[in-house]
Amino acid sequence: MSVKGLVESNSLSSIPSKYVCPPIPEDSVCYESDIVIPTIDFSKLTSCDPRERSEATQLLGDSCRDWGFFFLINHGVSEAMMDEVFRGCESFFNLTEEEKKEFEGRSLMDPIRCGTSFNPDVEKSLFWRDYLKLLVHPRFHAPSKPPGLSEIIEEYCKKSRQVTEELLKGVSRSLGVEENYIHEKMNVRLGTQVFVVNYYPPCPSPELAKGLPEHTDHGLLTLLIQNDLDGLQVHHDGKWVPVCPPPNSFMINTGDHMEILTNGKYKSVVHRAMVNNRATRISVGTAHGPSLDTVVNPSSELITEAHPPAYRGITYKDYLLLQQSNPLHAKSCLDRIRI
Ligand SMILES: O=C(O)CCC(=O)C(=O)O
Ligand SMILES: [Fe+2]
Repeated sequence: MSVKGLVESNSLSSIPSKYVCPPIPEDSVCYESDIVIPTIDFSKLTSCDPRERSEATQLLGDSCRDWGFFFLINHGVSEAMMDEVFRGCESFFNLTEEEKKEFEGRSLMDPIRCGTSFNPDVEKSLFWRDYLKLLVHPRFHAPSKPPGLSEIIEEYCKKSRQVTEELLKGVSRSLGVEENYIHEKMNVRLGTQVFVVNYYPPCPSPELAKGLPEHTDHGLLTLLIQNDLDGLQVHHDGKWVPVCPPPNSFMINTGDHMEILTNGKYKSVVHRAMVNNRATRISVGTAHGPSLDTVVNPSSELITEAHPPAYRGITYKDYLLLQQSNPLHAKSCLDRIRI
């Protein structure tokens, strides 16, 4: 059953035991709220002024190296469009359970899948999260209901792809290689884009449950937005940092394939989603990766005697299957291909 269905069918005063996540002992001590997450100005990254552009590129590289996470402002995607995406996605989750069944999908690579938790077949405790996951590039897929949703998502995905393509040029420049380096090596033109909606209903015991456990994302970069409710935390310097994004910004994290490609220079950031007892939190992520058949290897430009290849090459598709068929936990998937 979906978490939404559970919340609506009961007047819950506590959560069912299968949603209780075992507490992690070292967890309680290391929250920090006064650390400043880097903010990158997209208009400077793409500016005609070489100095402005080079400063923004440097900051992008530093953020990928030191954080694997940053905010992006002045990116040109309007707040109105983001609001439309949230409204549209909310109306998808408001379809009846019967209507949503049509979009459950049967296998991990089905291009349209909705469900609950991450992978209930392999999880010890369930996460307080329902989701809709779509493969939106190179071929676009979206549910046929509710009317109009598919068009909104398609438009948004196109915009987020444009932003990502510029960011990847910036990342290439920050690595000291030609700006189309990642585009060419990762076949970005035919790249994989996955659109994910995370739907976290209000939870009566938010301290016991998790929306998503600590994990890293597959792919090169993930662009994330949320409906005004915070809940994301990123792991930085051994501490959990609560994320409070500036208005109309993207929250952006580096994924495992950025770490593999850069041979560990830019690390994928470990993050998790907490839940609250006030209102439904919705986050929408677009994960951008290489084409499914690309074998991702550490880039030869970043291999030296001091830094030999640290990961085995594996196709993006096989990596996706590996991640989706196992419990989501920290860097467990990346660890499987570490040399
Ligand atoms: O809901 C969030 O803030 C995080 C979502 C997330 O990490 C994911 O979809 O991979
Ligand atoms: Fe994530």
